[in-house]
Amino acid sequence: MNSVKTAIQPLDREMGQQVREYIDTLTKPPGSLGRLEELAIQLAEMTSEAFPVVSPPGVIVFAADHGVVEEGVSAFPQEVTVQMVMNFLNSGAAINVFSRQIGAKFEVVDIGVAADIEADGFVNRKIRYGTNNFCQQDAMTREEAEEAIAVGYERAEQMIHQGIKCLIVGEMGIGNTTPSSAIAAVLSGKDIGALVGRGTGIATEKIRHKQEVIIRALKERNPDRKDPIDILAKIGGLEIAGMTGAMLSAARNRIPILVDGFICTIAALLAREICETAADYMMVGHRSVEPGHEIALELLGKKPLLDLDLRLGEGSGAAVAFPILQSATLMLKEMATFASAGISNE
Ligand SMILES: Cc1cc2ncn([C@H]3O[C@H](COP(=O)(O)O)[C@@H](O)[C@H]3O)c2cc1C
Ligand SMILES: O=C(O)c1cccnc1
Repeated sequence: MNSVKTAIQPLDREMGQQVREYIDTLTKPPGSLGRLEELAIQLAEMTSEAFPVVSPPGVIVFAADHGVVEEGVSAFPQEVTVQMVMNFLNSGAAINVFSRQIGAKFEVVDIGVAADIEADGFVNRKIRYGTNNFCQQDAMTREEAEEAIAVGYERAEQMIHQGIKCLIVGEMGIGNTTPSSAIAAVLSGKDIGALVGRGTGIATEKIRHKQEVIIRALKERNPDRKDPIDILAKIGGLEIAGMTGAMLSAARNRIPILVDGFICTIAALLAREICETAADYMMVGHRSVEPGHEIALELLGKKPLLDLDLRLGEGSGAAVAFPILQSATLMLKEMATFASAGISNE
């Protein structure tokens, strides 16, 4: 982990400045393409390319289960996790549709599903059959949390070697808004009441119960705010750790990361806890309905590209936002300059 820390380079501000000046020579009033201009500059700073590209993107979905579901914190039963993995493999999930739409390389990783998966076409890196119920004991050991980060790191390395130019990570894990809310509470110090949402759609009276489960777990587990591995081991999830590792790999390789919703943003915050510079390589695709997302976004200090009332996860919101990054790069590459088009600019 320490080698990752030192290997993540700061942004190339000089390239950013060069691209900023170039954008002002394009045939439009200065600043008129708003955040597309900012995105183009950020992508140039991340990649050190005057004309950055983001295609093809890569989508990695990490799937795992959560012992805490036995407390009744989700609207859906645990077996939906493995059933959705089958759906991913049959290309029927939302993230399959949007990945196809954007021409993404796509991969599903079993990093901790609570059942054996009888199928081909997925990456089997199961660390254990779901986490423990963290109301009763630590979700996993420190070693397992570190292994999950390493699995995520390795999967992203693999995709990056295959040539992806932008990383999207997604998750599938019934119950995972509960550990995500617990982690958000630890990292932000905010009240549970402000953080907990409906997840898959629990009823209002169940939200109160979900809050109580998290309050109880935080009291029992008492994770160390300053130690992201301790947080993951005590109240985390295997897919959350996998996403964290994948984002660290992308940052190390100077590959832009398009962050998805609430759960993904929690993984992003943990990546930043491990290495602060990692966050320089992140942009956020959308604002999720889940109330904790707003708090997580504030902590990360990033403004989402879209606000479409999504509350799905899987990487879906990031995939939907991806064409905006493409627009930013094409603006740079294909627009005429005042000089080349012979247009007066004074
Ligand atoms: C069919 C189905 C597909 C999903 N795809 C993502 N999630 C999302 O919902 C779950 C989190 O919500 P909670 O904490 O309330 O269980 C995660 O699996 C997340 O990826 C899904 C949920 C369902 C039911
Ligand atoms: O924003 C998310 O990532 C999210 C919200 C609700 C359920 N699953 C995921």
